[in-house]
Amino acid sequence: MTDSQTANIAKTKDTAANQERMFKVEGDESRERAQAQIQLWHDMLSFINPMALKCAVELGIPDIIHKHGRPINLTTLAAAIPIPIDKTDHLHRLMRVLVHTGIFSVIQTSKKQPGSSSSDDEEEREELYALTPSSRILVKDNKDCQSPMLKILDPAIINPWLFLSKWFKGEGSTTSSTPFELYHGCTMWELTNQFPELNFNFNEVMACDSRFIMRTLVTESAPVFDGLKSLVDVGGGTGFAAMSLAQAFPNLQKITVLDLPHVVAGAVAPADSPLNFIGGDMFQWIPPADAVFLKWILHCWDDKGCVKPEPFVSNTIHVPH
Ligand SMILES: C[S@@+](CC[C@H](N)C(=O)[O-])C[C@H]1O[C@@H](n2cnc3c(N)ncnc32)[C@H](O)[C@@H]1O
Repeated sequence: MTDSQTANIAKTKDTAANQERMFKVEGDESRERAQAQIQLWHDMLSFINPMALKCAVELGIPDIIHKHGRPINLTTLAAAIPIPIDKTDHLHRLMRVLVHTGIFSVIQTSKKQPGSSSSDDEEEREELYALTPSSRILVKDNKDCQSPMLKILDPAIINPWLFLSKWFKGEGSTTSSTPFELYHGCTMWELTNQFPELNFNFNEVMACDSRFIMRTLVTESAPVFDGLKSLVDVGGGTGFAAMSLAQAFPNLQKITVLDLPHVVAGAVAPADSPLNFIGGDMFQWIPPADAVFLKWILHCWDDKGCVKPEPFVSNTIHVPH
């Protein structure tokens, strides 16, 4: 081999190595670009997940699968809701989203009848939808049923999120301490006061959360309530948490639920229970008691800054959200 041939081979090898390096870098860059776009699409379109979940609950899908008693196919599900037949394909898409997020699971089965001679596997397969632990707690028969929680996905609550950047930039009224106030021109509690349905739904969401969490709280945190004779549940809504405390701790002879007048307006304390309701503003006055119970109240305290329950009582039981 001549010197020039050797040099040519070396040059070719270098070029090949360079090309390989170049393609690798380009490959990595393409992968990174694709990953970046996937991340953006994922974040941008994630709003579909809660909307799909709300839709499934409104269509009663968890209850239908539960009543069916076994995994259900698409046609049976569509007929049970019921929806127009031409929407069945769209229901399939909805179920795909919800299987992806883990709300339902899917089981692939063969439709083939014993002795069938068909060889077309595609046609013979069908998907059956089943409940998962997350959708089991959406079933109305479940005493922990969380379906009412989906009422939180109300336009009144969702729309202010679209004004987040405007709020950051200080647009709108200078008194808008939250994007909610920028959008509505009033606080959440002023709005629930104006719209009874929103008030009802919000209180139901809260009661639903209490139904779930209080069972754990009264068993796991029982020692906290030892020796208390009275307690005030500040911002206690319609009294569901307070009622759970009354049932679990007979030592509590007086439980006061303090909330805004329009929230406690329809609340009635069950006869022979230690409960009583007071309509008022927690930032003005808190009824005296051995302990203050605060569940999901953090923002109320933070918004007003310096208001603390300590001047009123020595014990504060704070259940953060
Ligand atoms: C997030 S909810 C929590 C409800 C309840 N503690 C629970 O966890 O189910 C906040 C509650 O605080 C009440 N609230 C807001 N501002 C209040 C105020 N200034 N005085 C009394 N209650 C207030 C609301 O009406 C609402 O019921």
